[in-house]
Amino acid sequence: MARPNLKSLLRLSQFAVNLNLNKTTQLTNLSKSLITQNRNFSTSKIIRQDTSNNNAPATKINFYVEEYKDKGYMVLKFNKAPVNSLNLEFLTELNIQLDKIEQSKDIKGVILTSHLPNIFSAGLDILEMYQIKQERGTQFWTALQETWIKLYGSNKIFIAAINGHSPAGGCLLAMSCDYRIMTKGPYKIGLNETLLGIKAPFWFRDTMINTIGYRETEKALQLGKLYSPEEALAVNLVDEIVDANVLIQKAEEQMVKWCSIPTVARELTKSSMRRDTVSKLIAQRESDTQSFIEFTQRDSIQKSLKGYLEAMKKPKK
Ligand SMILES: CC/C=C\CCC/C=C/C(=O)SCCNC(=O)CCNC(=O)[C@H](O)C(C)(C)COP(=O)(O)OP(=O)(O)OC[C@H]1O[C@@H](n2cnc3c(N)ncnc32)[C@H](O)[C@@H]1OP(=O)(O)O
Repeated sequence: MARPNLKSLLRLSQFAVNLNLNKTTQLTNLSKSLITQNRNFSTSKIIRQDTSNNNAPATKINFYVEEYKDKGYMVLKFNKAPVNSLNLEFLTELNIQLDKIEQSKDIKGVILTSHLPNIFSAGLDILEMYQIKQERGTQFWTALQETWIKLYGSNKIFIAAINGHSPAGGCLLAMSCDYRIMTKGPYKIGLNETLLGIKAPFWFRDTMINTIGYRETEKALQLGKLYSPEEALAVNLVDEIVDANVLIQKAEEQMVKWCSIPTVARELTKSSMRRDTVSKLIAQRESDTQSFIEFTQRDSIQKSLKGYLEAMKKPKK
């Protein structure tokens, strides 16, 4: 089973250089903005639930939250090294963040981005699907459904500032936002499930249809297409591509614009556009979970996932 092209495409000679540059730029920007704009900065901690590795650190910070209450929005940064893969614990914490956002009267919108350089999110944690167990698998899938329902179905404004790769579940998170800005560079975004031997669930498909249209989705899903930022812009998978050093600034400019629209009219419009798509999953949550468990338990799928994981572990050239 191939894990084609993506890795070789990504291992460009500039990669290590970019990584260090991005890291420095991000840290500099962050400290600069904290100092000059006196913003409210907080972290969100999660107690590590995986106790299988005794050498693992006791706590890790999965999200950074910057709140700009005076301006009515916040920045939520994923920080689950190495690739912000979506496992049960991460999704559970994300869902708590999304609940808090929904309940907040001060926050009209959220910029979703990653604190890690070169990666927005690698999508679902493949280890949640490989050697899947019924109980954990059910909790995992239920948590993922909740994330999507909360995000895609939210009336708040969500802007994705995509600062790196965003395959599969990462692309789903980005598509669930209202506006997407992606950093130029050797990055990929798309629903590549077929390359793992998996069919994208109907609500992944519907979200993509709503974003880029039926015909482009038909090709993208069958081919498991991963788009470069320029290709993504051409099919409206992202709305803007920018240099890394202005990503957050551009996202903030958009946020100000979106926040300036009369709230009730914008919310009613958004909900009228998305209600049917969300309702479809809500009506089928249980059967969707059953199909996920049944599908991932198949020998052929387990074999595919094993091959994919092994390919990811191969030494880097
Ligand atoms: C009925 C329906 C049934 C099922 C539906 C399921 C729908 C599935 C949706 C998904 O989201 S599946 C996940 C798809 N994701 C991918 O294909 C991405 C795979 N990863 C990559 O391509 C690359 O890692 C990268 C994101 C481009 C980043 O590359 P980079 O070179 O920066 O990192 P590296 O490859 O060395 O990875 C570092 C580290 O992280 C591990 N890793 C990467 N991705 C995942 C993942 N999705 N899940 C778990 N682990 C992941 C990788 O193995 C490395 O681990 P190591 O350091 O221990 O070697």
